[in-house]
Amino acid sequence: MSKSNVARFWEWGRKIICVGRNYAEHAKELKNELPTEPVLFLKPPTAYVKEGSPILVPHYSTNLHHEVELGVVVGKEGRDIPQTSAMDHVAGYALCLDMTARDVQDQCKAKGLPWTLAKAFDTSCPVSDFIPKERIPDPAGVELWLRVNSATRQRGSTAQMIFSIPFLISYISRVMALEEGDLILTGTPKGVGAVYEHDELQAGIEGVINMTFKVGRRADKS
Ligand SMILES: CC(=O)CC(=O)C(=O)O
Ligand SMILES: [Mg+2]
Repeated sequence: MSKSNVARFWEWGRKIICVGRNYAEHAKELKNELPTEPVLFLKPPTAYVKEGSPILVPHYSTNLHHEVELGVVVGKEGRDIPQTSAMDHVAGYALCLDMTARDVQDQCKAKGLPWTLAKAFDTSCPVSDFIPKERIPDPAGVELWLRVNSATRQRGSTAQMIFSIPFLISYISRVMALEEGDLILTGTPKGVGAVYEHDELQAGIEGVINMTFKVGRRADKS
């Protein structure tokens, strides 16, 4: 993939690999145990949505949560990547939301089922424009924030991550090959909560980028 294609990673159709429970305060607020290894799940490329289009609440959920996260855009393919060279595989970053149907996720957890319906629906991955690597020289030291209808809900530093970005890249690449254009969502800080139709979400990486999304609702066409 050329650099310009990486810069439009959301159109490329590669994997979206998500890390859960990577911030202790968020694990606590959902009464989850602290992980001893990264918790991984996937979203399909159809989850992408860009500013100008709405986030759609799935017709089967009444409790859609926002999770603001730092996304890492992969620039070079690799398997079994050592932590020491992991950052060589990073092309850049993106501000991301891991939209989560929390009611459905709770049901899946109770039944021991995968989280696909809760995490992988269309528009479950709003993303900003591509941020070249040079614009975030220290990805372990950026501040993420999210507001709903102008009220601050989430604010946290990536310094609070349990597993670092080099560790996550190395860990994931021992499970599945990382490819150019893949996106890794690195987990959310505390403060997740519900959004409803007509709400406006604003999110940002302090001093780097921000983005705005409206919330709509997907009709049940069955
Ligand atoms: C419990 C979750 O939904 C985990 C997750 O996605 C996170 O960011 O943490
Ligand atoms: Mg998440």
